[in-house]
Formats: sequence, C-alpha cells, structure tokens
Amino acid sequence: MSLTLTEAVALLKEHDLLVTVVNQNATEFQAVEYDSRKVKTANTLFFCKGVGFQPQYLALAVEKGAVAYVAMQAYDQPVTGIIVKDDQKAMALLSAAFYDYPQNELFVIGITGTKGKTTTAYFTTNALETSTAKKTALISTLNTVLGPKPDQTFKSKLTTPESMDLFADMREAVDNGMNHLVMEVSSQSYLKNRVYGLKFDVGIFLNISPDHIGRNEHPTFANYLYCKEQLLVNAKVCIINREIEVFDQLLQAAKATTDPDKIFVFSQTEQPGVDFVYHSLESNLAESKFELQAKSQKAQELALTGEYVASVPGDYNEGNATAAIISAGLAGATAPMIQAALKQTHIPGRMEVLPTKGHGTVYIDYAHDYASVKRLVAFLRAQTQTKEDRVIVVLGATGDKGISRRQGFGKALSEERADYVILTTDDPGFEDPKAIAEEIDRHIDHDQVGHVEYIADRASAIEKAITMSKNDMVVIAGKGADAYQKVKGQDLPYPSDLVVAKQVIEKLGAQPKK
Ligand SMILES: CC(=O)N[C@H]1[C@@H](OP(=O)(O)OP(=O)(O)OC[C@H]2O[C@@H](n3ccc(=O)[nH]c3=O)[C@H](O)[C@@H]2O)O[C@H](CO)[C@@H](O)[C@@H]1O[C@H](C)C(=O)N[C@@H](C)C(=O)N[C@H](CCC(=O)O)C(=O)O
Ligand SMILES: Nc1ncnc2c1ncn2[C@@H]1O[C@H](COP(=O)(O)OP(=O)(O)OP(=O)(O)O)[C@@H](O)[C@H]1O
Repeated sequence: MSLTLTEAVALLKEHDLLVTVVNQNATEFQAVEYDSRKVKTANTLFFCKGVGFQPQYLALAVEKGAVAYVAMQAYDQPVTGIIVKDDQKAMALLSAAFYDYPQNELFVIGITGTKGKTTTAYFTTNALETSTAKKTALISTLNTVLGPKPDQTFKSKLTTPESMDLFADMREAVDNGMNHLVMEVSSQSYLKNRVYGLKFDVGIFLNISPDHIGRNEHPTFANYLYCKEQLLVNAKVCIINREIEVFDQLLQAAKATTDPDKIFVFSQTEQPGVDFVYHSLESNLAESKFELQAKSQKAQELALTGEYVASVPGDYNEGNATAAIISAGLAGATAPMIQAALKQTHIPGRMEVLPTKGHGTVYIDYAHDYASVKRLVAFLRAQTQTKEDRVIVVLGATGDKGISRRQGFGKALSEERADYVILTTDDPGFEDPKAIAEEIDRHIDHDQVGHVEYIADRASAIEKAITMSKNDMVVIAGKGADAYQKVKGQDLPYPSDLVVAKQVIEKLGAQPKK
C-alpha cells in the first residue's frame, strides 16, 4: 500500500480540503498513522487530529520516521506539512486512498439506530453465510471479523472504528477473501467523520430515541439525528423502519440522494407506502416467530415472504430481524437461507436465557437506556405465568457518560412497575457508584416499584436476585457480555454477568435437567 504526495494533494483539492503544503520535500508514503506510539517505519504520513492531540506526539512521530504530517495548522517541524481545513475528513479520504479503496471490493451493509445495531448486524452476517460461502466480514460493537481464521476475529474497541482503522480493516478483509461487510455505523462516526466519503451499498435505519447526548457525544438531539441520517444520505439502497417518529424527515433525507425505487420501508402495521409488513405469531421466552409479507412490487421481487423464527426473544427483535432479512435479500440470500440462519444466531450478551430449577428464568441483556429497559421489562412482564410472579431487575448506570440514562432507568422501571430492583455498579468510571444508584433511585416512583435496594458489588447483587427468585423473571441488565468494569480509567477484570449467573445457579443446585 502506498500514496504519493501528488495523489494526496489532488484528492484534498478535489474535496476542497487543502489549505497549503509546507516544506514540500516528501514524495511518497509507505505507511499511515495517527498515533505516535505506533509509528514504526520511515516514509510514514502522520495525522495530527483529535481534542487530545499535542505537538510532542508529532515530534515523536518524526523522530520515529514520519516524513510528513496532515494537520489543521503548521508545526515547527522540518518535515512536509499538509495543512487542511478538516483533519478528520482528510484522514478518512487519504486512508481510503492509501488502502486502495477496499470498499469497492466489498458489498457494504451499514446499520444505524439507537438500539438493535449489534443484534441486526449479527442476524445479517449469519443470514449471508450461505449465499456468500462464509465470506462476510463484520464490524460490530462486540467483535470484528475480518476472515475465517480464529485470529481474524477480535474484540472491537469502538462501535465504528477510526477511519484509518476502518479502511485498514476493510483491506485486510478483502485480502482474506471476504466480499461482503456488515458494519454498525454509530452517530459518533459521522460526528467524527470516521466514515466520511464512504458509500454504503445498503443503509439500515432501525430507530432513534434520545441517547448519546452530552459531554464527549452529541450537543443536541437534532445533531444526533442529523448524524444518524447521514447513513441514508450515503447509502445506495435504504431500509427504514416506518414506526420511527421522525420517519418523514428520514424519508426525505433518503430521497435526496436515493431513487425511491431503492428505498424499502418496513412496519408492524399496514399503512400506505410500506414495502414489508411483519406480524408477530408467537413470542416466547426463548424465541420469536413472525411472518413477513411483501406489500409492494419491488418487495415481492425479493421473494422474502414467509415465516421466520428469530433465536433472540423480545418482540422488538422481530423488527431487527426484518431489517436483516431485507438487507440479506438485497445482497443475494434466499428466504430459506435466511430462515435457517436466524434460528441459530447467537448474540453474546443479548437476551441470553438461563432457565433454572426453582429459581425462575434469568436473562442477561445489554439493555442500558430508557427505551431498551422499558421494552425489556414490558416483554418479561408479559411472559410471567401468574400474578404472583415478579420481574426482578439488577442494573446500574455508567459513570462519566450517558448521564440522562439514570433518569431514563427510573422512568422505565416505574412505568413498567418492576417488582424488585437491585441497583448496583456498572462501569462507574471516575464517579461513585453509590451516588449514581442514588440518582437512579431519585427518579423511581416508589408507589409503582415494589422494592428498591443497593448492593455495590455486582456479583453479590446478581446472587441475591437469583437466590430470592422463585418462579420469577430475573433481568440482569446493562453489561451484556462485558468481561470488565470500567473504574477510574482502568478496565478491571469481571467474569461477566453470564458467568456470574451460571456460578450462582450452580451453587444453588438449580441447573435445569437437560
Ligand atoms: C469523542 C470521541 O469519539 N473520541 C474518539 C477520538 O478521539 P480524539 O480524536 O479526540 O483523540 P484523542 O483520544 O483525544 O487523542 C488525540 C490524538 O492523539 C494521538 N496520540 C495520543 C497519545 C500519544 O502518545 N500519541 C498520540 O499520537 C491519538 O492517537 C489521537 O489521534 O478518536 C479516538 C481514536 O483515534 C477514539 O478512541 C475516541 O473515542 C473515545 C474513546 C470514545 O469513547 N468514543 C465514544 C464516544 C464513541 O465513539 N462511541 C461510539 C458508539 C456510540 C453509539 O453507540 O452510538 C463508537 O462508534 O464507538
Ligand atoms: N429495536 C429495539 N428496540 C428497543 N430495544 C432494543 C431493540 N433492539 C435491541 N434492543 C435492546 O437494546 C439492547 C442492545 O441491543 P444491541 O446491542 O443490538 O443494540 P446497539 O444499537 O448495538 O446498542 P449500543 O449502541 O448501545 O451498542 C438489547 O440487549 C435489547 O435490550
């Protein structure tokens, strides 16, 4: 992989991003980097970007071999400086060029939404497994999969990687023989221009509710919506959930750049302009069965009508699965292939079900905002068998970010009348977990929620909930498959909610007979 100074300058000029070039002595770059600690070779082009950037990082990069840098200002360094109007946009464009536009060799499906991105990404990837002969790469909050070998799967750092990492990942996927890519597209990735200039073959918009607004994230809901909307503006084919409150605005955004014939709308209810309708047939504690109907000519042409079973319970997962079915169909999978895949999809930390003998049913779920906790508690309430069966909830709220979630949890637990709530620790960061719990508690309507208590140690909170449960639904919410607690800038090891719950069930001798 390489890039010449002439090519870089031409590309930046084409996008009206170039200000000037200083010390024009470098000619060709054999490596690109944005972290001085990672610079390894001479002929590196270094990117100065980000709120935490400091000039000494560039000095270190130069010491280690950087021959040029891209920045929004010139620095006192003897190497070539490519001065640009926007460092993040420049990094995305030049990274794509450096890695020789790997997106052109992949069918790229992008997924956005406040909730359901990871679930839909896993459904879609599995649905494509047969039609692409296992050549579908995945970039998700949980894992990044760039090839079939075990060492080509690794834990992701972000939901959507930094642009340079994204294009490097895509190149690696192509080199590993992949020809499709399913990826989550966070609103933050548009805010930070991580996907600037990238065209998606299919863009999915699942839902939007207030979240990710505040320090380090979006200043307002309008900005959050605008960033998410950009996926539709940059997709050749759009799939949109009709039930989104701001659907009309989304449709307009999609239509600005996409032929209406390439926009697919899905809904739970029949209404004008909808291409696909899904109806729930049976939603139980282990899976969801639903029917998908094609309503428009273009939908019928995809031949996806039929009954589907999604392995992940929760009626909202039928919407996620529907989006996955349509996108997989557009990418060439047939209904039988998708039906077989959805039945078997396992998504770590999303509605993991542990039935017990004598201690009810335990759910581990990543629900960590108002909308997801509300839907989860409502769903589990509907599954209780008798009036005496309780919904017992274990949760905490993260420190340093998502502050509005504390109020949201209080509201969701009150509206859905959780019977027993144990507040506990969930990635407190630099905050005091007890103070976070007290804040959630202040937003709980104690006339609606049976009982609320605080147990600082998460494993002990889980143990108490399962031990006290008889025929109840125990929900351990918020951390999903995370095997750490984020405390004061460190990831402290934590066995994960699933492992803790299994240990408790074993200790109680409550494993169900196989
Ligand atoms: C607010 C935000 O998005 N920040 C991201 C951004 O940081 P930044 O560009 O400001 O960079 P920085 O960390 O201040 O560091 C400045 C620069 O100095 C460099 N550096 C630093 C130290 C050094 O010794 N040498 C050096 O060169 C760094 O590599 C960096 O390029 O770029 C970094 C990678 O270059 C990301 O790690 C970082 O994500 C932070 C950790 C984060 O928490 N982001 C969250 C909000 C996020 O992006 N979340 C979304 C999901 C949200 C959703 O579900 O919708 C996501 O896509 O993951
Ligand atoms: N369509 C939906 N509506 C409401 N809640 C949902 C929906 N889909 C999933 N959830 C809930 O949200 C949780 C997170 O789901 P998932 O990881 O798929 O979403 P995500 O968009 O990737 O989340 P995040 O951005 O927080 O990583 C699930 O565990 C479930 O409780």
